[in-house]
Order: sequence, then structure tokens, then C-alpha cells
Amino acid sequence: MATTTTTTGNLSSTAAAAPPPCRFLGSGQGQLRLPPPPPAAGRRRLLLRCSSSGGNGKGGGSDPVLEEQRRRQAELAARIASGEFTAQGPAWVAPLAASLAKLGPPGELASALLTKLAGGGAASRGPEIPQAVGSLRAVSGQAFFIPLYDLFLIYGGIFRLNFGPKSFLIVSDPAIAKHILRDNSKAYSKGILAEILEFVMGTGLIPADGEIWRVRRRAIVPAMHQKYVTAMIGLFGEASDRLCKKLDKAASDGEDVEMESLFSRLTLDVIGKAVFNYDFDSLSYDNGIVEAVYVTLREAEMRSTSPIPTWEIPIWKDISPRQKKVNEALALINKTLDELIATCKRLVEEEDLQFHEEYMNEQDPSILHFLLASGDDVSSKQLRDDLMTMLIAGHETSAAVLTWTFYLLSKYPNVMAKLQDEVDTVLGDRLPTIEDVKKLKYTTRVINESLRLYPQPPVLIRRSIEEDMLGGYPIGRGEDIFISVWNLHRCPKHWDDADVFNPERWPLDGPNPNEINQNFSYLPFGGGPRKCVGDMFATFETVVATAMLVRRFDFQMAPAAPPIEAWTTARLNLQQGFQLAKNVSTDPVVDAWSDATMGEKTCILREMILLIDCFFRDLFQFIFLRNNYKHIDLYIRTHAHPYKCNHTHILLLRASAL
Ligand code: HEM
Repeated sequence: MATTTTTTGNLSSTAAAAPPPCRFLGSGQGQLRLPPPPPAAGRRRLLLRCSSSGGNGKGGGSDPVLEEQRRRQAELAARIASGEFTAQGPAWVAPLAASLAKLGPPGELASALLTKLAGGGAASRGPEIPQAVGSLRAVSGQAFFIPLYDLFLIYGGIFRLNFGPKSFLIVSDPAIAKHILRDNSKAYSKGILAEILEFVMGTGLIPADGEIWRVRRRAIVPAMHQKYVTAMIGLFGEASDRLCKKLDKAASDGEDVEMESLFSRLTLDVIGKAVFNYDFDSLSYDNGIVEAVYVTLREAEMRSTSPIPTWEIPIWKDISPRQKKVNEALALINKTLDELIATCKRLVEEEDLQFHEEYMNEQDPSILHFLLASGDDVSSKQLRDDLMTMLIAGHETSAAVLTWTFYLLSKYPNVMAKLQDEVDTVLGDRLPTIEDVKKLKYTTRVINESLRLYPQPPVLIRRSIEEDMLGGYPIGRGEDIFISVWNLHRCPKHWDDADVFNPERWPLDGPNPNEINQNFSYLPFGGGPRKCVGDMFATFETVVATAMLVRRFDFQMAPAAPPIEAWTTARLNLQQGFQLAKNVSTDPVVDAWSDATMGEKTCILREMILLIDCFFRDLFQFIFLRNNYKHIDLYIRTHAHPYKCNHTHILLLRASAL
């Protein structure tokens, strides 16, 4: 593979000077400062061209993911055009249902039943929401939001998607999203989200609704004041520096490094300190508590995607080794949190600080400390739920944003070069300060644009708790709604070259893009009263980490990288049902279905279960803010620099299946 060279100045003059023109050398034992960089004019980075991505500056060449996506889009478009997904329903149903609805409660019930049986939705009067029904195959075997995008292009900003007895409203229209999230937010709850997350987050801020949510939001938001977020910049810098050192070491040892998990550890270390002043130090080593956090996360993932709640089966739940491990993990987390709460309470009692709006203990600026110092009158259980919620909300989201940003940077070398120029100019070799971060405008645009293309999560979930009108259609109570942020962020009507990673679409001198100035066409942090409380925190965290990594490393696809696996996974394919059951399930009850001798009816039943299983698995990946698209493994390798420096390249090697 050819080697391209990006030169930002006269290399030979710098190469002769000391220190050498490479800042990828050892990072200065135990110090936070990086090796002194050469003058900006003399910097030079080498880039290896990737065997599986062209990197032509604009589009990055053919992308197997996009190609597979296009192939599927074409396939699905043909099926949609054939009418396979359009449930017409007999013409007499709507008027009859409307007449029945006028006959009081029994009539309303009959009307709802009739509409349901005829394939209609909850609304029984007025115009019908366009609906897509049909085989789950079209939306299975690939990330859930991809076919939703195709359906959006056909059916518009609001349509109903029926999965057997279950139906969902899919919203991709900014005005409707604004109505649900902001203007009439009181009419909507978190619905399925709360049900699924109850296990890990209890009544923490994300799943909570009603009065509990109002009280907890009022307590937590003030903790994330300007002074706190500013103090966090130092924490982001130190954690990112630890990551850089780890990569340095891996590079000098010639090891491959899986970057997604490193980003996950980076953000775990950050959020532990930021929320309850606990140093997981997961970048340095695996300890019991780090493992316990991941055991709990994976268990929650499994529970929400398993068709059979084995963890509720009497006796089994007590003897299953898996459940035992989970219970132990939960007990350890709870014990650790209780200890942290107790220690923090003591500190608050002993300290001599007056509580005020921007209260912050310099030694422990954590959210927990703020809450306790504010006199927040709350049970230990609620406090634990809040802490656990913040831990999860602020951990895997930021890790996923970093992973996708570096994936994009590896595919768009022109963006990477511009980014590195900005970082060189603004940051030099310092740990970033708040002033630096404000000046890193292009870096911020890179994050803004990465969040547009890969929003975390790609759908927001709500359930109507009152009747309402959406896009001119009446909807009833109890409608489960997915607001597709993915569709909003890629709508061809709103965005030029919607699929292209183009940070320049956001002017540097313009305001930071958000849901307000983009009129709900862009909502990476949601909108309305339930907007993310950590938006500034997360933006600064990802900007700092990105800046610190790109100033030391170049990122590109590995020359010998296998092509990125397509979005498709084999796990939901009706033709391969038997393998599927074996492949996807870790659940003995489900595995018992994998009996090749089963009869046709059993087989259909099993396939239905697998479909539901897979649906919830995908659903969970939206909900649980983790691995929403694919795992991306970024690998680091050393590369002999022509000037005999150990020049480090981070190489994108593969994206593995979910
Ligand atoms: C890049 C990283 C992040 C992204 C993309 C992100 C995205 C989001 C989104 C889209 C929502 C709205 C969910 C909904 O309306 O259903 C949300 C809510 C929330 N986020 Fe974040 N978030 C990030 C980081 C963080 C961090 C670092 C924290 C905490 C320090 C945090 C805490 C929360 C909380 C507590 C909520 C629930 C707010 C409520 O319901 O009142 N997030 N986040």
C-alpha cells in the first residue's frame, strides 16, 4: 500500500534539529506534559493508506458499510414499493370504528378492538397515520434504524410500524419531535425505556417520570454548574494523558490495541471521578469494581434482550451461576456506593464551606459532594439510583462518540489534517484549559458532526400518557413512540450531502449547533425538559480527548485490515433459524429450542420468539446507549519513521458484529 505524506512545513530542517520532529516518542515518565513539540511549521505526520478505505478527502472512498446499507436500501425500497408493508385494511373499518367510539366506554373498547384487529392503531378517529406492516425480516438482521430510514423516506415524518400485536409510531419530523419533547412533553413518559432500565437505574433520572423525575432533576442540574464543568477540564486532560501514555507503551511494544474498550475505560475513569469521586483507574488495571460495573451492564443488556425472563424463574434465579455473579456484582457496587456516600457525608460535615450556587469542594468537586452539601434530602437508594444513572449515561455515550469520531477521522484525512493544525496552533503541548477548549472550534465542529452522523442513542423513546395530535393525526394513550434522531440527522431535505462527514457545514464563527438553533432537526442531546444534563460536560470531554489524541497520533485504517463487516448480522435470518438459536443465545431455555427435530409449528413459534428476541436486542441497543451501531476496534501499531523515530499510527482494523 502506498504511503502518503502530509506535510505542514519543511520537514528536513526540523528533522535535523533537537528535539526530534516526532512527538510520538516516550511521554516523559510520570509527567503530565507531553514531549516538547517542534515548531508548528516543522511538524510532519505520516499517514498510511488503508487497504479498505480510499480516503479521497471528501467521501473516503468506497465504504463496505455504506455499500451494504445501499444494497439493503435498494432491496427494501423494492419491497416497500410492492406494497408489502402497507396495510390497507377494509374500507368499512374506519367509519364503523368511529361510530362505535361515539357509544360511550363499551363502544370505545369495541372500536379500539376493531381497529386493532383490522391492523389500525390506537387512534380511532380522524385521518389514519400511514402504517408499515409486514415481515420482520425486512428490519431484522441489520441495525434497526437503517430500515426505519428507508421507511421514513417512503411514509414520511410519522408512520406506524406494526410488529405482530405490537405497534410503534416512528417520528422523523422535527416539528413533531419538538411537540413531543418540548411543547407537550407532559403528555409523554419514558415508557419501555423505564421498564427496561429499572433493573440498573431504579428511579434514576433517565427512566424516572412524573414527580420523582421533577424532584431529582431539580436537585441534579444545579450540580453541573459552570465552575464544576470548568474544573472537569483538568480531569479530562489527565485521563486522556493516561490513555496517550498507554498507547505510547503499546506502540513501543508493538502491540495491537483495541480502542473501543480503551475509550470505554477512559470515560469510565472520568465519570467515576466526576460523579462520585471514585478512581476506577480502569485504564491502568482491571479491579473487582470495574468488572462488577461491566457484569451489571452486560446483565442488563441480556435481560432486556432475552425473550424469556429466566432471572425471574423461582429456584433457577437462586441457583444460576450467572445470577449469582450478577448479584455479587450488584452487591459490590452498592456497597462501594454506600461507602462513598458515607465518606462524602463525613467530609461535608467536617468542611467549613458555605453552600452557594457555584459551590464546589476543590478536593472533591463531584456531583455527589454537591448533592450532599446542598442538603439534598433523599434516600440512600434514590441517591444510588441517581449515581448509577449518571455513571451509565455519561460513560458509554461518550465512549461511543469518541469511537465513531476516530472512525470518521480515519476515513477523512483532510478533516484529520485540519484538526491537527488547529490543535497544534491552539494547544501546543499543554494540558487543555477551558480557554483552550473554547478556541478549539474546529475540534468542536468535528464532534458536532460526528454526533450528527452517529447520534447516541439513535432513537429517543416515549409513550403517550394522554391523547394528542401528532402531525395532524390523533393518537391515543399508550402509544409507544420512537423519535428517530438518526432520520432527523440524515434527512436529505434538511441536510446537504447528509451522509457525508463534513464539519465545515457548521461555521466556526456560528453558534454551537443545538436543537434550538437547528429547530429540532439536530438533537444529539435531546431537547425540552428531558434534555441531557451532561451536554456541556460530554462536549468538553470528547473535545479534550480528541485534541490530545490527534496531536500525538495519526489514525488510519490498517493496511491489511479486513473490510469492515457489513451492518448485517447473521443472527436474525429466518432461513438460518437453527444456527441462530445456537449462535445468539446464552440462555439455556432458548437453546433448548434448537432441536432440529421439532415440528413445523414449534419451529414457527421458535422463530417468532427469536424475532422478538432480536427486536428487543436491537431496541435495547438504542435504549441502553451502548454499541448502538457496531463495535469498532481501533488498533495501534508502530511504524518506522524515515527519520528513525518511532512514529505511531492508530489503525482502524475492523468493525465486528454486534
Ligand atoms: C456524548 C455524550 C452524551 C450523549 C450523546 C448524551 C445524550 C443524551 C440524550 C439524547 C438524552 C435525552 C434522552 C431522552 O430524551 O430520552 C440524554 C439524557 C441524559 N443524559 Fe446524556 N448524553 C451524553 C453524556 C452524558 C453525561 C456525561 C451525563 C452525566 C454526567 C449525562 C447524563 C444524562 C442524564 C442524567 C439524562 C436524563 C435527563 C432527564 O431525563 O432529565 N449524559 N443524554
